[in-house]
Amino acid sequence: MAPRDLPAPDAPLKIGTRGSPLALAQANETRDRLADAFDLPHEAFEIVVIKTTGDRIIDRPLKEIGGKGLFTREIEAAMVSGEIDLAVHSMKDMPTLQPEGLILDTYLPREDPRDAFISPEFAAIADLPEGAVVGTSSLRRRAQVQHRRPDLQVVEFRGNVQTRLKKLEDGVARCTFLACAGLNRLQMSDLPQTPVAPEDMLPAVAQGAIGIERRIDDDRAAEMLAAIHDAETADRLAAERAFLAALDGSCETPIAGLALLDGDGGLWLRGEVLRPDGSEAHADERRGAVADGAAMGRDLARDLLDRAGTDFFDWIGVA
Ligand SMILES: NCc1[nH]cc(CCC(=O)O)c1CC(=O)O
Repeated sequence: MAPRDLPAPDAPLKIGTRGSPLALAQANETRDRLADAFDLPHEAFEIVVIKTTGDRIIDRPLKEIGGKGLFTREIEAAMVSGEIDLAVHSMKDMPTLQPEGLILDTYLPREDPRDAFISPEFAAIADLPEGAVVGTSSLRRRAQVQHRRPDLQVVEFRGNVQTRLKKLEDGVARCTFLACAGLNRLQMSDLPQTPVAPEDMLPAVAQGAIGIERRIDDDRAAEMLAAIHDAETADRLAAERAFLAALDGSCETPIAGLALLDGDGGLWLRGEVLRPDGSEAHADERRGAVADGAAMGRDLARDLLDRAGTDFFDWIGVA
């Protein structure tokens, strides 16, 4: 693609991000794509690291600290105040509504949305011996594992990728799960990993997708982001995030969802809701036109809500 014309900025465009290795890799990918699209030098961008509540509190389960805004609140505040111009996010960590004045509608091409089973000893959940310990900090993965294998013991496993791998080495658990997308973006292909089929573990809504947020009245940012936007990722996320929004997904409710395109104008969407202890799960699918993705997501959510019953979503997970 030929570089676009855009007036040179008087100041570097500031890209806000969390400081984890994965967040930095995502911010760098965004900068590289923008620099390529507009034939700008790297100095035209500045990557600004912002510490969030979720980064600061590392010794408590996420579900005790708060909901989905945990990794984004401080970053969004910095954008509202003009400290940064763009914010790069893992879409699966993003609430379905953005603060007033901000808009999140640019996506980079999506990475592999699947979860990876990580274990130096085993290749799949099914191979784990009775009663084995599984480490995860994800409510969804915990519920999905316990639904499939109620005999397994799940322990809390927080920290970045490197910390979790150290815990595996130390024998704290026999296996863990990480998003394939994160492993690929960090080029950690040498890890003992097996991608898990979505039939066996449906990924989190928007897993593997990077979104870029901006101020709604920042025309320059909008023009730049339009050049790196991936429409197919947007179509898939429209269906998945409409499903999530209609469920009013909170941190307390394990929800999974994945949309795929058939390349011929069609979209397939699967969604799942679970009790945190895995004792109950409801899942179903829809197939339809890409343009109807959001409506399909809402319809699927309504159906699963009906089947799950009214008390299902008030359940507060224990242990
Ligand atoms: N909740 C943390 C988080 N947010 C995004 C990713 C991975 C990358 C992605 O899904 O885009 C991860 C880590 C993980 O689940 O292994």
